Amino acid sequence: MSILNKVLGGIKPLDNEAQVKTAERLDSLIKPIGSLGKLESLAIQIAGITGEVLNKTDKKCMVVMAADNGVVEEGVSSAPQDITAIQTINMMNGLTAISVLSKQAKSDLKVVDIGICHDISHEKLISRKIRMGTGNIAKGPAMDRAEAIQGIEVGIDIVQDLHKEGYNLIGTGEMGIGNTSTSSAILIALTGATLEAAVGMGAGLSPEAFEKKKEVIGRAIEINKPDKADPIDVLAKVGGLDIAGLVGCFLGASYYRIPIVIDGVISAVAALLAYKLNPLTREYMIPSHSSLEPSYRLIMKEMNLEPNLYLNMRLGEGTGCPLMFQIIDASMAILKDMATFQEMSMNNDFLIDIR
Ligand SMILES: Cc1cc2ncn([C@H]3O[C@H](COP(=O)(O)O)[C@@H](O)[C@H]3O)c2cc1C
Ligand SMILES: O=C(O)c1cccnc1
Repeated sequence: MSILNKVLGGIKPLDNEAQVKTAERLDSLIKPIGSLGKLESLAIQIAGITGEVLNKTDKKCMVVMAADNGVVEEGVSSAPQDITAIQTINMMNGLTAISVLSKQAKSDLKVVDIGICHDISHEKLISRKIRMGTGNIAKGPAMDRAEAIQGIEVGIDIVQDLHKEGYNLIGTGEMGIGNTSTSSAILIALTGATLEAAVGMGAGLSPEAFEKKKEVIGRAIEINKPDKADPIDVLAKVGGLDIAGLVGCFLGASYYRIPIVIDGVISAVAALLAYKLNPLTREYMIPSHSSLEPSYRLIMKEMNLEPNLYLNMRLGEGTGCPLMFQIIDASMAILKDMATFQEMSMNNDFLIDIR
């Protein structure tokens, strides 16, 4: 059996008993019932993921998948393709937004070259290049089906390593000029969303270039005819290797029962593909911020998920995740360290459950 099929078939539902026990503990803490809102639902979700009431999220890792996208030759991005390689190196040198925010959140950062169209080397780089960038989706498929599966399996493999190393919280990031175009194309292919609703300005575009971007994405759908019922076909035809790697991260985290945080649109589209491959994966995902890219809200709606942070961010790289890590840490601390009514010899019968 292929690794992908093994993982898809091995994802189990959350542990209901651990969730019930966690909810009971939360209700026993010295506070009105339900009053810590999402700090409570996060604790319940993470208990369901690990099967334990009390959990540590002290070993965190951001995984950044970096790859190039052939569609940039159509002029859909404000930045030249070389920025993918340059910014990937900057990440490992601690200079980018994701480097700074990861460090601040006490998270490790692992950067994977899964398809950058330059040969780069760095002592910190995880080299898992599948090909030197994808094909231009406005002219043909991004990659073939075997490459898409290979990309997903790279993500699974990285998470397997993280699991072995004892990581207990994962965040998903990417670097790939042009990947807001591939993300929009995937979303349209999967959901039938309109170009108007699903295409945004990405890293920034002139009004003329924005019109061109919509036309190019429309052409990519028309030419490739991705099969909505087959998420891997969609990924191979109009996606990218960065997204493939992230799909693998979501599948791997669900398989190994590690909570995994979603960043902006690219990470969210990868989450959506994983969800379409196996809907149970959604239970393992934790959204972070609400990206300003318009497609973000459509993706969340499709998965019935709600972002936790509203920060007017639209960068990508994974930047929402380390911010969310800190909220998750707060949730773990509440569950572990707050006193119970019983410990305080107080009576909580007067509390009305208004959840
Ligand atoms: C300097 C720079 C740093 C970035 N860091 C993340 N992105 C973000 O922008 C890219 C997607 O936008 P588009 O589809 O418009 O090319 C991705 O690399 C994403 O991570 C960046 C973009 C730039 C220019
Ligand atoms: O929200 C994102 O993920 C995003 C937005 C613009 C450009 N790159 C990424």
